[in-house]
Amino acid sequence: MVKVAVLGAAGGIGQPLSLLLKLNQNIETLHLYDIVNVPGVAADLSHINTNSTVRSFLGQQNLRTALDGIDIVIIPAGVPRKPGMTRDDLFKINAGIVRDLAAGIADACPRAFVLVISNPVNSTVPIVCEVLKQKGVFDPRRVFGVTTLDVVRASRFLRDADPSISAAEISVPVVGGHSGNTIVPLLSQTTPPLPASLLESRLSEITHRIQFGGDEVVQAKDGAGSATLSMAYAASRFATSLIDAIKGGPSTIEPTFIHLDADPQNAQSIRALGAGDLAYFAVPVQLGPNGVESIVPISTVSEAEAEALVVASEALAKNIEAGIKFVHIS
Ligand SMILES: NC(=O)C1=CN([C@@H]2O[C@H](COP(=O)(O)OP(=O)(O)OC[C@H]3O[C@@H](n4cnc5c(N)ncnc54)[C@H](O)[C@@H]3O)[C@@H](O)[C@H]2O)C=CC1
Ligand SMILES: O=C([O-])CC(=O)C(=O)O
Repeated sequence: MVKVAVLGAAGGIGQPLSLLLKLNQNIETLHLYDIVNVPGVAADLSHINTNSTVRSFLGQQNLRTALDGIDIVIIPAGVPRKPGMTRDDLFKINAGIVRDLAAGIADACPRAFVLVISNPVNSTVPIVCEVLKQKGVFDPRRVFGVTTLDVVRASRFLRDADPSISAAEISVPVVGGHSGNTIVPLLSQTTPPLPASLLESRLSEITHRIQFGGDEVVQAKDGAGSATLSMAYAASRFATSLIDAIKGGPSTIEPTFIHLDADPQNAQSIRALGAGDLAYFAVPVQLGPNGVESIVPISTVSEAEAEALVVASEALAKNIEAGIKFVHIS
């Protein structure tokens, strides 16, 4: 049984995510933290007849108790995009929010697994890691940028393109980062493999849709935020896989944005394909009781994917540097 805290639990993602976590029978305690509205969210969820206990923590003065004894911290705290914005435009506000939450984690539950949802993930994950490093508690196997929504979208969009594909069964490694052209879906490497006809005719269109899927939701919501429900589903899926792995059970392979020191040996394959000397990259990961058990090596990609990896890496280098710098100058 595990204890989970959601930081930003009263928000658009936080609420449906907390609902899905309340349904997870392997969670015994659910701590909901926010700077607004969280007592109501917790009271509401606490009436659902699963065995977990739900507690609310309102305001910064309660962050420490919210995190005491916690095994898994999930962070959807921060502002979402409006039309016309990039994820990088969120850095100004979200970088400081995530930095302060990471400091709280380092003090209260330094061995917790940390799942970062707040954007821009390409920078917020380095921010969390740098704070944990400064406090001497960083373990690269335990910090994850949640990129599961890219994987979820990839499988769903493939079904939109070809109804013979099962969205629930096809597995697509999506690597790189979590924004625009840093998102690199390796459609040549799906399990099961895609029909050759689809690969030939619609590859670049589907790739583009996966890379910019977030924009579809931002535009449709028209100023009222970005993906929340599909994101809650994706984060719950990742958290469930991690919980299964912590318990020592079989767990699925999940792509996630991590520090590549989590498994330097297997990181070599992705470095050779285009990640170069980047410290962080989204890679398929086998989860285990300590978090990242191993990075699943990628042996080949198509020519177009190799080019996309180079483009992604150039953009990622800047995002990662921005995150690291922020911690050291602030
Ligand atoms: N990783 C991914 O794939 C995705 C990431 N996101 C990101 O998730 C973040 C949250 O999105 P939404 O839930 O839609 O936003 P929202 O505005 O609906 O909710 C954010 C919540 O964070 C809370 N918050 C703000 N500052 C806080 C602090 N210092 N401590 C604790 N809580 C704080 C707010 O009070 C609010 O309840 C955004 O940055 C968004 O870009 C969104 C979708 C997908
Ligand atoms: O697009 C956004 O800003 C939110 C997000 O990360 C996504 O939906 O993938």
